[in-house]
Amino acid sequence: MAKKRKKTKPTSSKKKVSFRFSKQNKIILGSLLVLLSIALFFSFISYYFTWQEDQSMLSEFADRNEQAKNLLNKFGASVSHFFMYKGFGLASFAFPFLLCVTGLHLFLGLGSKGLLSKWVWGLVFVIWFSIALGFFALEQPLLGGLIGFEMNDFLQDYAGKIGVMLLLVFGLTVILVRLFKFSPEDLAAYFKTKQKPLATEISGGVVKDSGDSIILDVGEDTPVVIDTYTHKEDIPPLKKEKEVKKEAPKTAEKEADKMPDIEMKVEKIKEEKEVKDVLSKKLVEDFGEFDPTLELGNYKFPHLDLLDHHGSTGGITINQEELEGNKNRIVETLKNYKIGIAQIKATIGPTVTLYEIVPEAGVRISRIKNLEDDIALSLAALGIRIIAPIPGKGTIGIEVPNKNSTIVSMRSVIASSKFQKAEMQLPIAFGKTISNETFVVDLAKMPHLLMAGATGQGKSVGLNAVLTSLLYKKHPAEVKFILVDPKKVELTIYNKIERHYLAKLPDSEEAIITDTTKVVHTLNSLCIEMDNRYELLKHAMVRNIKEYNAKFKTRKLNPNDGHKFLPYIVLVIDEFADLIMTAGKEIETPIARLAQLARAIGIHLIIATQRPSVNVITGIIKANFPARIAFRVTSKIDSRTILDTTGADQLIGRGDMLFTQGNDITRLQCAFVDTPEVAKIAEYIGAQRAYPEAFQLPEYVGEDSGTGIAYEIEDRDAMFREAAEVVVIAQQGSASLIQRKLKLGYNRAGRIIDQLEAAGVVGPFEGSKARQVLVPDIYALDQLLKNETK
Ligand SMILES: Nc1ncnc2c1ncn2[C@@H]1O[C@H](COP(=O)(O)OP(=O)(O)OP(=O)(O)O)[C@@H](O)[C@H]1O
Repeated sequence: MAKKRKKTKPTSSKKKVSFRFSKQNKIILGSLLVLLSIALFFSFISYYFTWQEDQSMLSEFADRNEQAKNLLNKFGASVSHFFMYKGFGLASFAFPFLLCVTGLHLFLGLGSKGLLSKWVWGLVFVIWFSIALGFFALEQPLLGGLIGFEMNDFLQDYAGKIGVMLLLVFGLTVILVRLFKFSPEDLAAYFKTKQKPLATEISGGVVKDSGDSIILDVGEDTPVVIDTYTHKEDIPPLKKEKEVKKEAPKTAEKEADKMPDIEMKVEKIKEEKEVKDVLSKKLVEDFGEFDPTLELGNYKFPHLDLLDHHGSTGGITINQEELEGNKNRIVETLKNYKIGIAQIKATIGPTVTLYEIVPEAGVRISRIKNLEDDIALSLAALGIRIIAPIPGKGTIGIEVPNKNSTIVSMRSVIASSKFQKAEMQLPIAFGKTISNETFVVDLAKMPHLLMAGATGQGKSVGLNAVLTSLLYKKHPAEVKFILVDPKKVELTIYNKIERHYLAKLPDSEEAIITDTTKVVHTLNSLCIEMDNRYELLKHAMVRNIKEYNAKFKTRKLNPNDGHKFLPYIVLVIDEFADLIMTAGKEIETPIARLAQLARAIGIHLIIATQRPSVNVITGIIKANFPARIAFRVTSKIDSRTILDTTGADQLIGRGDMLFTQGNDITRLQCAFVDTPEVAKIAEYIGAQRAYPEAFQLPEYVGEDSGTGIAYEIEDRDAMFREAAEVVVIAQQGSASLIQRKLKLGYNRAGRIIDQLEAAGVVGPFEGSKARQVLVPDIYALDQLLKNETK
């Protein structure tokens, strides 16, 4: 095999060798051919004038004393003699033409496509033309050339004159059809167009009378003269120039008079888009932008006095002695390990003071980091955290807890201008940073939050801080909460704001969810709400809730198409570990789905847990909760589970927390809001006029409660028949229609819709759209129900 291959190799390489022009060669050859064609052209032309004089010279080609009269001298005379006299006569002009075309192809790199056919058809034309000229001008040898003459002679001997003529006609047809792509239709069209302009030119021309002849002025330069004597009888009497001009409009009027007097209405074409825009603009002009808060127009936001100062009115009191003492101890400890300090700076926060160190040149940062425990020992303090280096600062930070920490009151953060002026969708004032700045973040950007910490470290207070922030900033129309509280005691205070701020399942009594199965239903219902919202966003052609609501406010979305103002939904789950223990996957799956997809449609999750173990905060949950808060935890492992790094184990508790939104970690003192304060706020809101009911989440029929499809006929609602008729007449399968028309409750209407689906009257649930009605009219409904009972 190997041998065989070796043998075949050389032949294959030989095959590959082909004669190809390089680009430069093509240009050279191309220009040569073009110049040659020019030379031929001029010698041919010249030949017609000089051929007789140059005749004698042809035999003396080598004699340099003999000169030819041809423009290209002996070359021109000889070549022309060859082509014109001995060859094809006048038809030889095709050769310089073909050469020129070929040269240009090569020169301009146009490729050789079509060249061959040009040459073939060119030669056919040359032969035909020389025969034709030979036939008609037998006496003129230079017209047909020797070949033309001889061919004629030959053909006429066999076919006679008529035969040759017919042959020539056939040849002409072939050339016209193939070479000039001529067709009989072209010919007919050509004659038609020739006739028309002539007629219109004459009819539209201006007529002048100049004595003996009439001049039709058909154009600027070409007046046509018609002899008045010879054609007088045929031509109708023509009017003089001025008269014709004056009369022209009159005749037009007369013609218009003859037409029947019918008015024509021109329908205006309306562009849908413009109408929409115009409509929305008009609506905005007439009614102003849609105001979602209008229904509770008199709603008053809770005032600041509902919140306590918690003794923090005077700000942070600095204990100078403590500061100096800490500084000296840090410097000394580092000195003991031969680490020099170039500079030290202190920033005093509410619970911790940050000492920023700039070490002397050449000190390894890792050495300071390793001394964490030694510094803690020398300072005799809990919760020392070393940040080496502080990101973006180039210094090393040592956080030392203050002996007397200051409580950060919720009142102070709510009152801060940073929070008041925050232009965020869901602003949350968590507390204060180490440099005593109010820390405000947007929950909508997080977009979900995981809170973890050991018991008694401030989680519940943290959750209350989040909810209080939103209550102080958002109108009931703009945000709704779903509160899940398995402990049953932490969030019950919010019951009072049920009809203002809470969302719940249609059939549930309590707005605060404490039961695990209810949690599963609520989460699945929230998934349906998410899908519905995505459907609405798709129809509105927007990408997120912000754009959707903005579009809805400017009245560009029609409420009759199912569009409505969408409030943000914040789902708060306390004691998440407890839920995972009892319901596991049933909880985790919808949570993961919501966490992955709900950000764009304004559903945000806040999950709090005591036990930050990996079976509670699973990989899938962690991946979708980039924003995390860690209160104090007992072990480094727990800290790693929450934050992916240590640090939370060194916090001092009581609202001391670490916040991360992806990369850097910020130490914060959580704002403190006590239960009585929250109760006061809830009472204040609850005492105001509210919506008729809590925000309704979509109904979710769990697998355990059956799908509703298997309804027995005898189990049907008493109003089933009426409802079916309502739905069929309106051709709209919606529970709210039945609710309105038959004055039923939502739940009963929902059940009837399910029964109608089971009976085949309406189609399956289709998200935000009304169900399809499968029965066209009452007669068909009668038939359907009759057949059922048979
Ligand atoms: N930000 C804070 N500032 C001052 N003290 C705080 C702060 N947060 C919490 N505390 C104190 O810690 C106590 C326990 O807080 P909290 O009830 O929030 O803990 P928890 O983490 O929710 O505990 P559990 O998991 O047992 O419910 C509070 O009663 C309060 O005294």
